[in-house]
Formats: sequence, C-alpha cells, structure tokens
Amino acid sequence: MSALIADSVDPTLKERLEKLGIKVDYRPGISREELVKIINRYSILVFRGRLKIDREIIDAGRSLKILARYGVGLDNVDVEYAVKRGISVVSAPNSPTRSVAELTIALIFSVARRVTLFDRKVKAGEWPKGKYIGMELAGKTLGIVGFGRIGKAVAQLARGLDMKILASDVIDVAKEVEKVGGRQVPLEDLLRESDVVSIHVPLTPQTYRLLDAERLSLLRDGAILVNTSRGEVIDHEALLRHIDRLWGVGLDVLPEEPPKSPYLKQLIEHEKVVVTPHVGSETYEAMKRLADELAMNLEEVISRLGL
Ligand SMILES: O=C(O)[C@H](O)COP(=O)(O)O
Repeated sequence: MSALIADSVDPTLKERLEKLGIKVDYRPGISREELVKIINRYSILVFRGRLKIDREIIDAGRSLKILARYGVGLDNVDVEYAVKRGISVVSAPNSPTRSVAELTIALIFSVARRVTLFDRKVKAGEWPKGKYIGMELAGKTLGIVGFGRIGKAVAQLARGLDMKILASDVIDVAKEVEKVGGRQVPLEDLLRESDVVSIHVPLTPQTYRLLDAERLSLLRDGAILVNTSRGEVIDHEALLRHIDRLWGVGLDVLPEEPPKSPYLKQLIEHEKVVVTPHVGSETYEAMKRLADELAMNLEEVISRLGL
C-alpha cells in the first residue's frame, strides 16, 4: 500500500505508517493540480483543511481506499461521495481539543486586555499606558455556542477563571453543562446574556452563517466574540457593521484563508480585532497526538478492510 501525505504533519505519522508496511510520500503543500495528476498512485491520502477533497480529486484517485483527515473538521471533504465510491474516511477528532481550547482562552485574554494592540504600539515606539483600559474576566458570563469536546474544554478552563458559563447546542447537553456549573440556554438568550461569546460548532449547512446579521445584533454592547471553529459560521460583513459597539473580536478562522475581500481586510485591520491564521491545533502536543490518533484509526480501518 502507498500513502501520500499532502500537508504538513508531525514526523512520527510517516514513521508509524511505514511500520505498517505502507510506502509513504511526504509532499506537504502539494498543489491541487499536482495532486490530481498523481493521486491515482496512492491507496491512502492524508490531508488537512487546505485542499477541498471533492469529486474531482476523489475520481482522480482511482486506487484510493482511505481518506485520512489529520484533524477534526471534515467540511472540506465530500464524505458522501467518497463513501459512495467505497472509500473509507477517517479522522482524529480527539487530539486538537485542548490546544484549540487554550487558543480560545488566549484570544479572549488578548481581546479583553488589548495584548496585541499594546504589543504593536510599544514596538512602534509608543507607550500607550492609560489609553486602553482592560476588561477583567472574573465574574463575567461566557456563552459557549456548541458544547462538544472543545466547547466543554473551554468551559472547564473558563471555570478556573471564575467565569459564569452559558451554553447552547442543538442537542440536550444540560447535564453536561451543569457539571461545569453552567446552564444550557437557547442560542438567542446566550447571545443576549453573555459578556464573551465563543463558537465551537462544526461547519455544516445548518451552521453556515449561524451568526447572521440578525443574531449578531443580539450581542451586548461591549461584548467579546471569539471564533476558533470555522469562518463560515459568521457573517463577517455584518460583523464589520457591529465592531465599533463591541469590546472586540478574536478570530482564528476566516471565511477566506488567507483573507482577500476588502470587507474582511477592513475587519481584521480594525484595532479591536485580534486574528491568528487558523492555528488552533498547531502545538507540538496536539500535532503529536494527531499523528498517534490518526495512525491508530488508519490501522483499525486497514485491518477491518483486510487491506
Ligand atoms: O479541523 C481541524 O482539525 C482544525 O480546524 C485544524 O485544521 P487544519 O488541519 O487545516 O489546520
């Protein structure tokens, strides 16, 4: 069997696959055009969120048996079509949790205390002491939209900061939320009642623009909004219209990565916005766990399929 790793991954993944007798080619950053040309040589494709794994790629992969997502989000994969073609899809959904939760807290602090703004100004020779007074998090209400693995991990960290917890989800998670001292509420109530709102939902047709113009208008004046899930869950043009009345926004994800549209550039250049380039799971610890979890899941599928 042969595998193509199309994105940068922890080096232990290649070693683990080779131990299973798989011939591995490591081509991080390979272009889509090149991938379409050579994918027919491989039975396993390992990838991240950069490339859209659509019908064109799946059809070109005539020997493909397994699509292996080094990560959690499968929104860039036409899973239905792959399965129809008899291709298994595996991922590593548990590994990024803690790292994404920690980045979420980092973004909340950065926005609340203007960390990156101060950093830029001091490096530019200014000393803006007394110019931007911060917001303390203790006692504030954190609204967590989507109480899955990551939402739960964020709640646990926020509890240590003495924040009050609200959560919304499409399923009944009331008992889970109560375990961290919080309360499940409808999304609209959460948006109205939270000082900090953090989004932790997968991108699906149901969550596309979950925070549309109408819901964004429910956010309190002076609220913080943080998104480490997928950019497409927020209407950023509408967000730009609200930015002046909010305390600030922290974004690890954007609907265009990297951003190109003028409205998006205008938003991220705003001094109330802190932005990182989709690095939620990019820690040494999470990358190593991703390699272990994905290799384990691949091994299981390989033996189940008798490959
Ligand atoms: O879905 C994920 O695993 C994260 O968003 C990370 O995506 P990436 O592997 O494209 O960085």
